[in-house]
Amino acid sequence: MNGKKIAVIGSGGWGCAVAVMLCSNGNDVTLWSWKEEERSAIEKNGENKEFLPGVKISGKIHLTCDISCVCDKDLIVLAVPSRAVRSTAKAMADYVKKGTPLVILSKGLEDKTLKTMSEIAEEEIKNCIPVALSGPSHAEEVARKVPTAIVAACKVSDTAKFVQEIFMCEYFRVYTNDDILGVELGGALKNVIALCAGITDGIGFGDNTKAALMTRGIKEIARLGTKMGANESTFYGLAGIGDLIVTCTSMHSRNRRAGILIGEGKTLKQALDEVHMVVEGVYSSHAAYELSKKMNVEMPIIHKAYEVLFENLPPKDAVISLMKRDKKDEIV
Ligand SMILES: NC(=O)C1=CN([C@@H]2O[C@H](COP(=O)(O)OP(=O)(O)OC[C@H]3O[C@@H](n4cnc5c(N)ncnc54)[C@H](O)[C@@H]3O)[C@@H](O)[C@H]2O)C=CC1
Ligand SMILES: O=C(CO)COP(=O)(O)O
Repeated sequence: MNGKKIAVIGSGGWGCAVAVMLCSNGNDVTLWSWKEEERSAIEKNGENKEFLPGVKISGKIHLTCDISCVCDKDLIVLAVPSRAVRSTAKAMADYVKKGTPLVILSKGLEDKTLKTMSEIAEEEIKNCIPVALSGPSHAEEVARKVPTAIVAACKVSDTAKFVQEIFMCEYFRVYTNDDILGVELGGALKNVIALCAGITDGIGFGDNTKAALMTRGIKEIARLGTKMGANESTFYGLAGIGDLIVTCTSMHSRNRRAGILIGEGKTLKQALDEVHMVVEGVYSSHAAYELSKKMNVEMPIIHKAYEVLFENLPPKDAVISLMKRDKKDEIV
């Protein structure tokens, strides 16, 4: 399916990569930037040199900073950092046509409310149908047309299928899923585990440590998710273990790269400044820590991540204290 009018809201790395793909799939794409400097730099350079250098933004893509651009679209894609989702959704709310699919690319949880991105969107934009598009998909690789598979999750199955039709192409395979809560929790929480994986790499621990973190990490995520009502199988799919694998192992991952710097001894601020792009796991670790307490779910890795990031626990001590926890049965 092509020839649709689509607004991509957010012109960072992922917004740009998705806008380019949707345009080359034959759609009429408008790309919205938060700041005029970002819009004009993209216009001048034909690329976003700051967030996705080397990827040509086609001249067919309309560039704007006017949020009312969403008003006549068949589909809206939201690609701002999670901390900007509420303000951006609020700003566009009056312009969204009733029943418009809103594809959410942002991966995170709201700090104070502990809400998912689709819950925020539903609160702020009464008329939209939220779809979470999530899975192992680094912008740098999608922009190079590297074969990628991902999940479109929506409570309305026809809308998930519509999104699948629009995004699918020979290098981008989309599966549908009705478990939007599980897909969003998987996407937000794997970032915290990826930070931890980076930390163990930065300390100089090995592949054994990382494999253990990934395996026990997805277990923690699934334990919380199922208690909140998500399907366990979602966490063993693309938006769960799939995204966890890519984020814990890829040098494209900003979360992993920030973790490596922290494991090497840098402060959180130094790590965030050096990575420069959005490192969602930092914010999600706080929300995940609060959620685990609220839901009374044991999440030892998430707790240690929080203590390292916000309570100055030395990274090596965090790993050792995880190793020295009480003896357990694996299945529990
Ligand atoms: N980059 C990737 O490969 C992927 C990113 N994502 C998710 O997509 C979301 C966006 O990430 P990226 O595009 O990578 O970001 P980025 O780090 O490449 O760029 C940040 C973007 O956010 C904008 N921004 C900053 N503050 C803002 C505000 N208050 N309001 C609106 N916009 C603001 C900046 O102008 C810039 O366009 C994140 O939640 C991320 O987890 C998901 C999958 C892949
Ligand atoms: O979610 C992502 C890939 O699927 C992006 O991960 P990072 O934010 O760690 O780069």
